[in-house]
Amino acid sequence: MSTVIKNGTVVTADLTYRADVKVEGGVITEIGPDLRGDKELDASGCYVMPGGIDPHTHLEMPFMGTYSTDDFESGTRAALAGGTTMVVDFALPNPGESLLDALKRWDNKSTRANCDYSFHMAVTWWGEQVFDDLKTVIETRGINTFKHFMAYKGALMVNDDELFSSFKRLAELGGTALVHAENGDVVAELSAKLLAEGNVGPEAHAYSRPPQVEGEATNRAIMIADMAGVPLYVVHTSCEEAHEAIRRAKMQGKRVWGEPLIQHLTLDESEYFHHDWEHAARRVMSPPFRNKQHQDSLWNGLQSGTLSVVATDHCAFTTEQKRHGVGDFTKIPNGTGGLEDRMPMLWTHGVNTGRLTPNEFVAVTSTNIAKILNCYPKKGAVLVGADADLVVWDPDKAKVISAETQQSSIDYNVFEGKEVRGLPRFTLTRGTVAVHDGEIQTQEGHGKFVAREANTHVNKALSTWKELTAPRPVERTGIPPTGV
Ligand SMILES: NC(=O)NCCC(=O)O
Ligand SMILES: [Zn+2]
Ligand SMILES: [Zn+2]
Repeated sequence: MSTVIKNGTVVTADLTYRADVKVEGGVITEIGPDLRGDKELDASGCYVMPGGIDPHTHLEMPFMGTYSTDDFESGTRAALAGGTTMVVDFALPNPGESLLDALKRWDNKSTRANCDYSFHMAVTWWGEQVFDDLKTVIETRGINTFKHFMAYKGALMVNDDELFSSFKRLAELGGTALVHAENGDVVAELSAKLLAEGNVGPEAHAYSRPPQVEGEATNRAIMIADMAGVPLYVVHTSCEEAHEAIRRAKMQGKRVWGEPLIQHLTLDESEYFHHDWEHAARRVMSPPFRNKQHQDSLWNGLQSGTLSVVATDHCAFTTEQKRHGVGDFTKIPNGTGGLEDRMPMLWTHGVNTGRLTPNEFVAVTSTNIAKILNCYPKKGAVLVGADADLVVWDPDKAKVISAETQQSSIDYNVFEGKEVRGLPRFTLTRGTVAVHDGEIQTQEGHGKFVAREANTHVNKALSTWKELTAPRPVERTGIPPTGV
């Protein structure tokens, strides 16, 4: 059965044009004028864009003594409701656990996904097993991106020697290194001092993670990645100090990307000073929300291209879970939601304000990350042969964000009360309509794993350059005989 999206304007990362889009067997089969199909979807007044890709989610993640509440079912339902058609979640090995055993747990959880998904893995410890597993995972499991936590001391954090070992291994296998860049040693010490001084509320979470801890770690990761010869993707870039390090690296020709979150772009640190403890605790995440100057820096980065992708880091905990941290801010589970709101919030605060063009919106919500992850043009494109992961975007459709009407399973929304203009009329996942004018028609288990091969062009370019510029002994004449 074929479906035709009629009367819309196709918007991709580089083109805007009027055309109908025909879909059959889950892929785009034709793009052009006056197409006919068994079923027709009216896109009058709408943009037909690649569905969003959120490269940073934590669904049903074991963390800080609990599990994040949105799982692959509710999380991907929320994603589709907001125009996102693919998520990339982090499979986390426990200390000492093999990567392959950790992956089995994520394979089991993800069978409930409503939209397509892929995995990054985290390197949470280092040893011969991880050295060997990386090869197996990259060569046989379709995963080429590996996150390293430079924070969460005593839990997920890895040290510089582990970082360097892992980065070197990824460089030779054609992987990409990801970092959560905060100096975990400094955060631990600042946290202990704040607690000892009686600073126990959620605002102390922000005090314990100033921009310097992020700027320092981002710069350190960039330098270590450069020495290892691996491409680097910095997740949840939240401040000017980190952006500055990324900007400088890019100007020097290093292969580095930065990923701001929609939360950091649109919410600020005043949330932590709210008189209501629950309001503030619900917004505790790492890095914390920053001030307006940092927000401006992130927007400037998206406009100039020094920052590449907007994600959510969707890691949703209920108010009840947040209450674990009453009397000790270090026990508040770190994380916020955003999957349903990323695209409407970015359109409202980016496109409607003139900070981004619709094409730039597509680039930072979908196409750029599809290229970085090496799944373009299967994803992130409106091209014949590409997966029909599409959003028919109505720029005039508006709503007020509310936990009452959201898909996420938690009991609040950090964007509560914000008005958005720009919402999906239809969201299609591999050609199947999952959302029609706010009505949810998702199918649990419809989502498929997206395998991503290693050794992209970026890795090849980097290793070619590294090889050309590697240290070599100087060929000399006139060397005196030894022992003289
Ligand atoms: N970001 C956050 O606070 N929670 C999720 C885990 C992580 O990405 O650090
Ligand atoms: Zn992180
Ligand atoms: Zn995260």
